[in-house]
Amino acid sequence: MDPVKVGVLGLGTVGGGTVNLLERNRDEITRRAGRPVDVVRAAARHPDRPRTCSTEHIQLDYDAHAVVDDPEIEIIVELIGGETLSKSLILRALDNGKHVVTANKALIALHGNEIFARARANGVTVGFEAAVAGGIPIIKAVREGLVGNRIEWLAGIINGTGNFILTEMCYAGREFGDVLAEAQRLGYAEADPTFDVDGIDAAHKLTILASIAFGIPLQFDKVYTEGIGQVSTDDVNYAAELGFRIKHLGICRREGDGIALRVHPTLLPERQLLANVDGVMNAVMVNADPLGPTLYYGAGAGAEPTASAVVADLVDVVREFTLEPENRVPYLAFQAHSLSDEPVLGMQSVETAYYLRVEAQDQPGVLADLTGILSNAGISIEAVIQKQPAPGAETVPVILLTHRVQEFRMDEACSRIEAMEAIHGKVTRIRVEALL
Ligand SMILES: NC(=O)c1ccc[n+]([C@@H]2O[C@H](COP(=O)([O-])OP(=O)(O)OC[C@H]3O[C@@H](n4cnc5c(N)ncnc54)[C@H](O)[C@@H]3O)[C@@H](O)[C@H]2O)c1
Ligand SMILES: N[C@@H](CCO)C(=O)O
Ligand code: NA
Repeated sequence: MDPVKVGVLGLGTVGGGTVNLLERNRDEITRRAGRPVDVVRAAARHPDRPRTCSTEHIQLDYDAHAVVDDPEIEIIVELIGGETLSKSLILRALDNGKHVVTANKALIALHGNEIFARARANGVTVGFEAAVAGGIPIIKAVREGLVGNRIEWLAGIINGTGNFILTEMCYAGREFGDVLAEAQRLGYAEADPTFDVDGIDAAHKLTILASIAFGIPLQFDKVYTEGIGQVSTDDVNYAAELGFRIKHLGICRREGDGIALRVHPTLLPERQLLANVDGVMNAVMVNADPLGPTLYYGAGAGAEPTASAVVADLVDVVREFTLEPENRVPYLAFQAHSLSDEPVLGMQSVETAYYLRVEAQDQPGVLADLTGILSNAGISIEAVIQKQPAPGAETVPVILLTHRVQEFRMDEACSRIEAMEAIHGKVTRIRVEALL
């Protein structure tokens, strides 16, 4: 059995993890793939640097193009990240007739439509399981396991770094900078960690998930995105008093005559499974007809969990060598010619319940005015907490939990509340989802 020859671009966290995993589980992988899968050549920006993996049997190159142009290599694994160089290397590999596996969600979310078209034109394939929710085989599950279902909605914690930071800061009382540094040390964070903190990485992943769930083209620019920066320990504590936990969710759901894509902090009832996904763990819940809800849970980042997904794709590619391209599983789960033009909706049409916090002067009538504004806007209130003023404080926090309301109504009500003289500053708003 001739080994399948693989070229890896980038020997960082995921690249090193992938080389190690292919070596450690070589026998099992060979039995599953039908042939050994060997990394024979790799591109590294600093070929002489100490690494997390052995490179004894690997030819190292400074120039990634040399690997992509090597006629012996059948599969290219792109683990450099970023958008520009990685895109041109992948397109070149596809034009050279090589299959590609990548963990690069930014690239797939932004340029996937073009990359898949190029792969199709060249009769080769692109695997990207590692791009979404790290080691969880969520793409496989949705694209193949749920193929008989109509998907209603999908919601998940899909950024390991963000969830690690939220968990450690809010529930263990650690400092933001300290926790972020640890996430970077553990290999969880993006090269630019604002992608994790600001929700951009989650939006990349949600873009991909929405396409495979609903059969729409990749549309990153339509995702409403809020990061975790505004979530304070106070809000976490108030939410807890109300029986909720705050999680950073990516949600895509059929709403009326379209699909809404959104990433934002969310209050979840504390007993729900998603509310209890902590640390670097990810979880995606999919509600489908006729199956109902299913939950996929596992490590969302890190060298070895991500390598697990990269290797899964490698084996899939090797298995597909024997198939005609038109018999393969479509990239976005639906046949390329039957993607739908169902609109992606603006946030204004989304309906959720709300957690609101305002800083109010401690004087009679303020609470009545506040609830009056909400009731005039047709927003009913589920619970109210009014705190005692801290010694010397000008204001007291008032926390309200509302029933479900359309976003535009809440926008109007919040403007009125913020205009009240007795209210200081902005209204803190966090959406509440019961999901099930
Ligand atoms: N770290 C994770 O947990 C994780 C999980 C899923 C997906 N990803 C994705 O995987 C990709 C890689 O992430 P990572 O965490 O391994 O990053 P990393 O920074 O650890 O590794 C990238 C490597 O590429 C090398 N590199 C840069 N330019 C190069 C060039 N021109 N030629 C050869 N090598 C070059 C860098 O020196 C570095 O070693 C990214 O797209 C990331 O979004 C990462
Ligand atoms: N930075 C990403 C890596 C996994 O995609 C995360 O923390 O989820
Ligand atoms: Na995955």
